[in-house]
Amino acid sequence: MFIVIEGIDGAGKSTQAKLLAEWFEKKGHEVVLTKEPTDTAFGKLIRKLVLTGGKEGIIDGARISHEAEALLFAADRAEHVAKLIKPSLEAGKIVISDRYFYSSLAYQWARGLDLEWLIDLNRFAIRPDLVILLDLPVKESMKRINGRSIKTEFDKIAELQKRVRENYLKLAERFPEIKIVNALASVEDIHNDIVALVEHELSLR
Ligand SMILES: Nc1ncnc2c1ncn2[C@@H]1O[C@H](COP(=O)(O)OP(=O)(O)OP(=O)(O)O)[C@@H](O)[C@H]1O
Ligand SMILES: Cc1cn([C@H]2C[C@H](O)[C@@H](COP(=O)(O)O)O2)c(=O)[nH]c1=O
Repeated sequence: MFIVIEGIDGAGKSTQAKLLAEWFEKKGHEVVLTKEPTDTAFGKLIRKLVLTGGKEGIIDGARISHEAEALLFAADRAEHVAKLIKPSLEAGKIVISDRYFYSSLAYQWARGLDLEWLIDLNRFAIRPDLVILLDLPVKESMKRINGRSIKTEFDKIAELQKRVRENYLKLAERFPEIKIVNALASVEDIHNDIVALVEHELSLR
């Protein structure tokens, strides 16, 4: 079974991914808990070129283009699918990924790229059985990640996160595997909501 956790920055994805992995392990399943960008060479390149606010993200005096960003995320994902996700699923393991191609659709679309181009670019990515979208108002997520963002970029980041949240909600109408969970609740209540969705998915098998 392949489960993805998605949502804006600070929505609680890694907290819930870890709890869900522990829930499966207690039931005796072998679990692979993974994330995107990955910790491989491509993931490290993305963190250096795309996710740093400083000089490292500058090539020839300018930030790399949004198209190049999308291609880097897709290359990282191609390796992720081929080397970890596919073999783990074939071995009967439960794979839980903190972000997947829906992040590219929501974020790179929010940066102005064409959604259909992004979907085509990610067509190689096998579809998960279930995508949990942790939906949270941006004001709350900003409170949760405040310590991580530098003040001068705060409004810019909040503006982008608002577009990303709207995009995720639009994607949920298009991709039936996406289930929306209210991420304003307590950690425990959110975990219980996720378990209910997973149990429903398991009952269909
Ligand atoms: N339901 C919750 N209520 C309040 N705080 C929470 C909740 N879930 C997580 N947090 C806290 O919010 C912060 C962000 O959580 P977490 O790292 O799980 O989010 P994330 O979506 O993985 O973030 P990012 O996308 O930036 O990696 C952490 O300090 C975490 O302890
Ligand atoms: C996979 C993926 C990620 N992003 C963005 C989303 C976040 O702002 C960062 C990752 O940070 P995290 O703390 O490790 O979650 O990268 C993106 O824009 N496109 C993608 O495909």
